[in-house]
Amino acid sequence: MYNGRTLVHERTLNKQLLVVFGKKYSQSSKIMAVEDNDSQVVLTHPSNPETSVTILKYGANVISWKNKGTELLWLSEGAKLDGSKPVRGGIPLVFPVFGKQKNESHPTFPLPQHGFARNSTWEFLGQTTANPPTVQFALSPEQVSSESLQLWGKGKYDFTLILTISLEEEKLTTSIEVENPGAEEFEFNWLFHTYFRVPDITDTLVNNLIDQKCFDQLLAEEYVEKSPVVSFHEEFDRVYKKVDTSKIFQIIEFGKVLVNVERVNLPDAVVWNPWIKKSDGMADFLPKTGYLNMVCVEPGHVSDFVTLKKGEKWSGSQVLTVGGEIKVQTNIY
Ligand SMILES: O=P(O)(O)OC[C@H]1O[C@@H](O)[C@H](O)[C@@H](O)[C@@H]1O
Repeated sequence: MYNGRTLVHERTLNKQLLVVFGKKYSQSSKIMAVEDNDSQVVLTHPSNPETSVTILKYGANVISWKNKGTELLWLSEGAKLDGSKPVRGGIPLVFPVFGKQKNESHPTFPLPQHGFARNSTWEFLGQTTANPPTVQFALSPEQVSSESLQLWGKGKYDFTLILTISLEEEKLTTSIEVENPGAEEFEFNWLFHTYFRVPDITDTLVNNLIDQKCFDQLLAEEYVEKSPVVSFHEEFDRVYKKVDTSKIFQIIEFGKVLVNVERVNLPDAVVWNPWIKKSDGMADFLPKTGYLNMVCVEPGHVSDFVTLKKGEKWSGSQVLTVGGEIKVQTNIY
């Protein structure tokens, strides 16, 4: 049987070590690489004060990633940052279910759309390295409301999620590790629901999805993507399934690569733009023309569940880099 007390003790110890380590660094470095205020953590790159990432403790949601002063993520002007609802923009975290589960017999069925990680306040564990500035956050049953826990297997599952965020000069890496310290095996989805900022969606392309199987959430149909590059002229909501992780998705505008999206152990990618009608129905989606300036490219494990038995761990990463050459990758069979 899982001993709750031992587990809490280990988690607390882990936190203390990291925080002590973090303080040592913040005292000695000239630029404060990591600032922790009550609700947010800000990482600034030691070589450029205009390269930074801001993480809201609520949802451990990245709400800004700036590269040399240029914002790369889209955050709605109507996003709630006070913990009253999941953040509309940045990088919301989806766990333990993607979307709304349709299978009534699955333990995730009672959960709300996209689960509870994005609307729980994560524990800030502290800084692990000064350069590149790297921090960790944790989510375990202690941070999740009892109402939400009850909706997933009536609270019988135990889990420890460690999110690691690392900021390099041209790169943002977000990594998740999920551990099952309890006795009950569980199944989960994971997704980095990343909202990218784009100058104009009608000029935006996403490449390297050709020949990939996708589930079109709007048509409720599965087919093979045949566009060499995906473009956007209406609502778009597709889950690209089991895409070899050697594939890099590039968000391109007028022949210029804005961002490269690479994945470690995250086989699926959701590509989403709500367009006019859907964004109009979302009260926290502002301005209403905001759909023109965003696209979600979301690395995850959502086309099937990850199963974690007692004592097992699973991890996955999203690696975002700025600029570079266009890379055309054909299918690898
Ligand atoms: O409004 P939410 O719950 O944040 O979801 C936003 C979108 O998230 C995407 O990942 C889904 O594919 C869409 O179907 C969904 O509309």
